[in-house]
Amino acid sequence: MGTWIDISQPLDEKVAVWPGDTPFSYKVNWSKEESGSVNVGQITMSIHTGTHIDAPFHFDNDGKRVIELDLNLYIGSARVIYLPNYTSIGVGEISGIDLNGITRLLIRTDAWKDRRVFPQTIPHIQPELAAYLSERGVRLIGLDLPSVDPLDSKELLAHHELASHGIHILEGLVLDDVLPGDYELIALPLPLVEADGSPVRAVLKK
Ligand SMILES: N[C@@H](CC(=O)c1ccccc1NC=O)C(=O)O
Ligand SMILES: [Zn+2]
Ligand SMILES: [Zn+2]
Repeated sequence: MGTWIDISQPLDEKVAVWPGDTPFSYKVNWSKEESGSVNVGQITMSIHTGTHIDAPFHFDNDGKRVIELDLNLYIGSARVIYLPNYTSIGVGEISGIDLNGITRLLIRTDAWKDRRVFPQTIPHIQPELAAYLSERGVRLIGLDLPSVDPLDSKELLAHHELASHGIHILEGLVLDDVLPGDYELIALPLPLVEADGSPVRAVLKK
């Protein structure tokens, strides 16, 4: 039966933000004292903060917006694999792993040690991995990292290759305590009509 475990980053002012991007803030904009009945909050954040999905519009002006994404990608069986200590992840790093029947692949790297600080470097996904994964039926890739590309990349080759092979992207997961194996995943985006991505509450159950 199992219980759901949270694999999402908490969102408060301590969450790491992409350098130069909008800081996270929550405030009570209309207090109970002022309104006479309720606290009414407001959040301000970049969509690419914490645990989130990318819509293709993030890196392609003609790409799909969040509302157009198939919800079924973000709910269902997922395999967690553990690939620590690599500088990049490509076919060579993954070839020993049986991906038969795997639709959602979550990669635990443990490379982002202090999640309150934006990392200097991360292991990136080699663009060639997209074709390999799509041939095996993978439709969603998730990582415990803020991007699938090198942090200084402007071309975002992995983002583009994954999208062109029909593989959707989930970033900023918290997999520190998750053992490799098969799970149920829920990581639903908000129904943001125009957005280039969405924060998600990502959860796993054995
Ligand atoms: N691709 C990254 C985000 C990203 O590249 C980014 C996010 C906020 C501000 C600037 C960014 N990239 C700038 O080169 C992501 O998907 O989260
Ligand atoms: Zn993103
Ligand atoms: Zn991304």
